[in-house]
Amino acid sequence: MTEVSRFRRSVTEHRAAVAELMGRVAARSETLPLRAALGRVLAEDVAAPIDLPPFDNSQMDGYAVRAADLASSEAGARVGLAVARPIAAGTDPAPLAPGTAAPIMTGAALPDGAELVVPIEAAVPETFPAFVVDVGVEYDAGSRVSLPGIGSVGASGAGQYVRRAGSDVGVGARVMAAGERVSARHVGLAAALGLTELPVVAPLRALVIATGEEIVDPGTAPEQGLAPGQIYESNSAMLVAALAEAGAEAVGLRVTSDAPEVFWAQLGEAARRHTPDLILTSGGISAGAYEVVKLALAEAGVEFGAVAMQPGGPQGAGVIELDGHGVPVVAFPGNPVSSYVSFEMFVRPVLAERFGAAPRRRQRARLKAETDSPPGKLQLRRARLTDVAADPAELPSVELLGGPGSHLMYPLAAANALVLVEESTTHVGSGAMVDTLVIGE
Ligand SMILES: Nc1nc2c(c(=O)[nH]1)N[C@H]1C(S)=C(S)[C@@H](COP(=O)(O)OP(=O)(O)OC[C@H]3O[C@@H](n4cnc5c(N)ncnc54)[C@H](O)[C@@H]3O)O[C@H]1N2
Ligand code: MOO
Repeated sequence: MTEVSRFRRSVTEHRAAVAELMGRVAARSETLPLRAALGRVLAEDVAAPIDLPPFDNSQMDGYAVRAADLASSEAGARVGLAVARPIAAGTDPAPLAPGTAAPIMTGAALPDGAELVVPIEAAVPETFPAFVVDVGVEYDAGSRVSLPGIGSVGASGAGQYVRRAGSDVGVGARVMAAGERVSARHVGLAAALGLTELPVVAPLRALVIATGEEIVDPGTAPEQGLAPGQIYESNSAMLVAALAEAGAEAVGLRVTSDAPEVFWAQLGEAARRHTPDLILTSGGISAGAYEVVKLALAEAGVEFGAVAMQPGGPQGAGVIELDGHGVPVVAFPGNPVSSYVSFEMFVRPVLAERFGAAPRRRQRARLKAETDSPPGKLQLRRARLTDVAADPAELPSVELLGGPGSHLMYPLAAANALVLVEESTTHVGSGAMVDTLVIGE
């Protein structure tokens, strides 16, 4: 049997090793309809295919006029103009004849020749003629309106209440950058530009393998329940969900035997079906007699060892050849909390860095009660951050949930943070400031 290599690494070193392995996975992009792109990360910059606004248009309901027609008056004087045919939003207006004022609605295209808009409130009369507002009333060429001259209150000059073509975004301008997360606001801008789809980072595909002959799938033989010595399989459900929360596509596989040849056969079949970019395993890597993951994968070049972290000490990582492709494998310990925190510490950071997951936030907080921590290991304790106090300068406080045991799942589910106690720290006093990783609401 091949000698199993045994590394000893810090959390930072193992995270770097996992990131390097995953560096071989090319990030792909896909083009999705706007609604489906919501929440995803842009794979490329997006350029404006048109000007926004696409044409000069009115910002007010009022009259479109030529500046020269309002400029000839003395300062403060009003000017009388003939009322032209009205311009509704969505129509292509005829040029504006000199000496006329065209009733124009907000968003309607400015006619050629018009240089400013006078809002209806500044006109006399202060309402549009009947042929503008009442359906079926004929245009009256004799209708006139009095408007304020330029320089007086109500008319400042050319450009007033005109929204110029391209004044928001010019055609060809970069409007969204690769790496931005698509929000409702991005969807709004894309739609305004006439785009129907956006290029986003494609999800990483992962295969999650649960091992151990003691585990049975929930829902299996529900009438008999668990036989003595059995437990329900929870790691693959949890890790598939953790991957999904991080935007990856994952499928679970339960390897049903502790025999390495069965492990390889079931892994090979699942890998052909799902062509994973990444394989995560749980269990079977510590010092016991039936460590199937270690037995099978060490032969294939995956390295196993210890990371200075609790829970999650035993770890493995490497690349295996599957149908001529090198596929990264990250092997987590079987204890459920160990598996979960391993995902948060080693895989989620790479998913955030390269595959569109939202990055986790670190938060300093005041520890509510004292605790001890093993020397030489980064300890991760399940905890709840309380709401920030009314005073915004005040930091949140954090309460530990349950003990450090890696089988304690209830406090993991109830937690919204992991308290990180440094390797060099063996005791943290009540009220001390600690680092936390925010993992939930
Ligand atoms: N002599 C030593 N024993 C152990 C060591 C050690 O250093 N020396 N390390 C301990 C630590 S720390 C951990 S963590 C575990 C890791 O063990 P494995 O990765 O080999 O995991 P298993 O033995 O297969 O399982 C551990 C535990 O978790 C349960 N489990 C496993 N898979 C699942 C699953 N899919 N769903 C739910 N629960 C699962 C399993 O029943 C065990 O209780 O080793 C320690 N031992
Ligand atoms: O490292 Mo194990 O993960 O403590 O239980």
